Amino acid sequence: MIEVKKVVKKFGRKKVLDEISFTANKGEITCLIGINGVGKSTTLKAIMGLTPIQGGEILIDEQKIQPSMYEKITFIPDTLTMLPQMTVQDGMTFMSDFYTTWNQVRANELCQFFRLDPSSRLSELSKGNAAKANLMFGLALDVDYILMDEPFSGIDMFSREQIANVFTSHLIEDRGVIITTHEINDIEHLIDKVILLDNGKVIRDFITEDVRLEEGKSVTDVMREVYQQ
Ligand SMILES: Nc1ncnc2c1ncn2[C@@H]1O[C@H](COP(=O)(O)OP(=O)(O)OP(=O)(O)O)[C@@H](O)[C@H]1O
Repeated sequence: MIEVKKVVKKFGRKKVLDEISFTANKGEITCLIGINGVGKSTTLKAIMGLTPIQGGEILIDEQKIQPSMYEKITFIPDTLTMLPQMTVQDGMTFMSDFYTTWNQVRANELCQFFRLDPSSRLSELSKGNAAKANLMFGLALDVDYILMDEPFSGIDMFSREQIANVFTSHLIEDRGVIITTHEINDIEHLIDKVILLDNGKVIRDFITEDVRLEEGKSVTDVMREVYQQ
């Protein structure tokens, strides 16, 4: 389980995260939702230990983040970080040289799933295919937790659908996933847990199935209620 406990993050004097707390379980998809600039990416970076926090603590399976944890958790940023002149295949070779958790069989399956040609140059990929390649590089690692920053951002409807389909496939298995997004239309049916952020605080968190069964509401209904007050 990932436990974010009363985390405070400041940039200079600006408090971006103000005692936020939530948990994310293995085998579940947890979605951090909030408008631009609300602190979603910062939360993921804090979980990964990529940005220092000024208060609270973050535990992954009851342990603080440390270098050995990178065999357990991975962060997929919202853009490709590989050199643009590399091909998809070069990227996979790089990943396999660099990460002991790289799973080439899964990488090949993901390439097929996303219809990615390994000989394509990264700089020549369409936005949708670049997003898929980016996800492939992250999802092919054998880790328990995957953090994804805006995997659906700025790509066309068909690519969004294809990416959404990966979440219900065996390629995700029973791993714990945290996704950030500011719009959930395509993925509402996939999400197990929602964390709504505003002004650096968690303003509501809920299990999607519970609000559906107990209140007859969708995630969008709850978002409307919360953000349009
Ligand atoms: N390195 C930094 N230095 C100073 N301020 C920063 C830095 N990184 C982020 N911020 C500020 O922190 C706030 C939260 O940023 P963050 O990127 O976490 O938001 P977000 O919710 O992920 O937004 P988006 O949906 O646009 O990606 C913003 O006001 C941003 O300007």
